[in-house]
Amino acid sequence: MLVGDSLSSLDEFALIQSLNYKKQSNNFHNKLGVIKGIGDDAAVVQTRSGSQLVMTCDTMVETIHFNPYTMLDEDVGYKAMASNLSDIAAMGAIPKYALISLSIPKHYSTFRLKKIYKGLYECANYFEIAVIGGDTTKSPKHLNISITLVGEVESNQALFRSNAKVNDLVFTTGYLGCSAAGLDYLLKVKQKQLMLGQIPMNFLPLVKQHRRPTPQIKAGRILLQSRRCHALNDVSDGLSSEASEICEASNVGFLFDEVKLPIHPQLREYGQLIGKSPLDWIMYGGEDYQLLGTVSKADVVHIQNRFQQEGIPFFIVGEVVAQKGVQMKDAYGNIKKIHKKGYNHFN
Ligand SMILES: Nc1ncnc2c1ncn2[C@@H]1O[C@H](COP(=O)(O)OP(=O)(O)O)[C@@H](O)[C@H]1O
Ligand SMILES: Cc1ncc(C[n+]2csc(CCOP(=O)(O)OP(=O)(O)O)c2C)c(N)n1
Ligand SMILES: [Mg+2]
Ligand SMILES: [Mg+2]
Ligand SMILES: [Mg+2]
Repeated sequence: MLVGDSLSSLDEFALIQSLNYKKQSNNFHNKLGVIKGIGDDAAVVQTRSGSQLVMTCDTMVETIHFNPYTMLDEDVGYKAMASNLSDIAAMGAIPKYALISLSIPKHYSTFRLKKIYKGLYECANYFEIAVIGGDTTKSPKHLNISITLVGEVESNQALFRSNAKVNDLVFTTGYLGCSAAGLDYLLKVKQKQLMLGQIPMNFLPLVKQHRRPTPQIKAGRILLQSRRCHALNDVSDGLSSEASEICEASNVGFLFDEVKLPIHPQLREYGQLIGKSPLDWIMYGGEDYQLLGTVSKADVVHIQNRFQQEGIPFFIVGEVVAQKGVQMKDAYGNIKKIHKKGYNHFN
């Protein structure tokens, strides 16, 4: 990076890399028991007990992650917690403790902040997370909420992005694209603090997926306990981006099968209504917080059965191939390259 480079010329992931690359030695990290550092959904470190700690943080910034047209105050707190939980789920770990950092602009009332915290605790209590601290400051203009989550995982069992193997099957734990379509709807309606009761029934699943995504903690645990999942990631930036991350970390490629990608009926209907392909939202939308992973063909039936027993969806959507990058096979068998495009903070 050159002095004076503007942020808009940089990719978010290249920026993280350039700020941190070669700043600390491997020996130093090894001494401190770092099992996984920068580059996965969460970091994993060794403790003296038999288990390992898993740590992650994610931030929500007003205007970037939410605004008065897209979210109710309660939803902001809920989603801040849920999006962090999702990164713990993507490691197959058990979330435990949370620290909340809040930066508040002058115009926010305590009434609104209490609503944000109501949603936050709703999510924390459901998933049995202890809120144990945080930090509070004022902010010049917009609300900023950042959560650090700490969890626990059985030693050396955490699921990384880096272990996908050629010939594995690629799966997701639910529908994708709904959150982005819900966001599109809310931004078009453009009504401040729109209540669920004011939203037509057929758009409700899309809006709910945007405002209150369910972190896939249970799915992550099933996958870890099966000991048969090779690679795992959560879908915050869109399927294309998250698939590329697994491919890059594992040095493999993905071949998605378009006819196998599940399309939520309401996503299809909304796409038809506004003349947009559901595939765009699925590949490039983001914020679905489903899990995307790989498992060997021999083990897939076992895992499918476990998901069925727990009533959690499990969709096989493609396979891992030797050719690098992400590709899509359409209904006619034509294969095209999918570019790593999705939500990126700086371009
Ligand atoms: N400012 C930063 N300094 C150091 N590491 C960072 C920074 N921002 C992100 N990371 C790390 O980079 C990796 C990718 O981050 P991110 O894309 O936000 O992951 P995710 O989409 O799973 O939340 C993670 O391992 C994260 O901990
Ligand atoms: C008002 C508004 N505009 C756009 C978006 C879309 N959006 C914002 S951030 C984001 C990606 C996920 O957030 P990020 O901070 O990248 O989380 P991470 O990948 O670190 O989990 C998306 C799709 C939104 N949620 N709200
Ligand atoms: Mg993630
Ligand atoms: Mg993140
Ligand atoms: Mg992101």
